[in-house]
Amino acid sequence: MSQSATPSRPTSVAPVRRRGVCLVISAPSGAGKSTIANALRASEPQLLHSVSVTTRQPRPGESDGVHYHFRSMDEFNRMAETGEMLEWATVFGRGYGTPRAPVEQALADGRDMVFDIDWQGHRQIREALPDDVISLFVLPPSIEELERRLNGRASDEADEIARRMQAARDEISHWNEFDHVIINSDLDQAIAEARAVLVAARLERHRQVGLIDLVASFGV
Ligand SMILES: Nc1ncnc2c1ncn2[C@@H]1O[C@H](COP(=O)(O)OP(=O)(O)OP(=O)(O)O)[C@@H](O)[C@H]1O
Ligand SMILES: Nc1nc2c(ncn2[C@@H]2O[C@H](COP(=O)(O)O)[C@@H](O)[C@H]2O)c(=O)[nH]1
Repeated sequence: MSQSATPSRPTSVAPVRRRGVCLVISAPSGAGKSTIANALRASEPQLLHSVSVTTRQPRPGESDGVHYHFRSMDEFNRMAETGEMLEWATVFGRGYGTPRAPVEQALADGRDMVFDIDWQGHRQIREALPDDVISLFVLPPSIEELERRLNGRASDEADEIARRMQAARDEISHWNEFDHVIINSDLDQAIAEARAVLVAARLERHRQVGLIDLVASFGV
């Protein structure tokens, strides 16, 4: 029998399913990460948003289960102890965390998810899901502009804005732990750059899956 008679692909090899990509966006409060994340989701309704748990009070216009899962400190601690959160941290004196189950479901279904979390959460998620995370840090154009945006958003009292400005330099000091860094000066450009990061991560995922499928077809 000639060697070329070997079938090119064993029929028993099922194509590898592409897992979802986790896009983690972090920034000092007010730099614009929620605005960028919302714009990405508005243009791609199939993109999932990780709805965090928080012990802070809802702002006007925020609803439970949509913007956050608003929970008591006792409930938050229970979730942390039972492993229901993939990561959690104290931010500005309050508890914030990522529910584990929706992330695992999204990844298994091949759905991409955006996370709007701080640097502590990024570290933990990267450790938990090293092959699934692509991360983006958003810098404001200046510290003065950051304060202007926090004041302009008019969602927090003056003492809360002061607390967030106080923490901004600490958050920014972690900028080089991220895969990509963008400056949110012009919003449209920042959104386009964030989209490019997500597209590149997806292409890499497709390439890996394609390679795994191709190698499997060689019977290796
Ligand atoms: N490029 C930009 N130019 C001017 N204003 C902007 C820009 N990007 C965002 N903003 C505005 O800055 C304010 C803060 O943005 P946003 O709420 O998205 O910040 P954030 O980083 O998600 O903050 P937090 O961590 O507190 O949730 C909002 O009022 C938003 O409209
Ligand atoms: N580690 C985590 N940090 C989170 C999470 N959800 C939000 N955040 C961070 O909290 C601050 C404040 O948010 P705000 O809605 O009160 O303005 C923000 O900068 C986020 O980075 C989370 O699940 N885990």
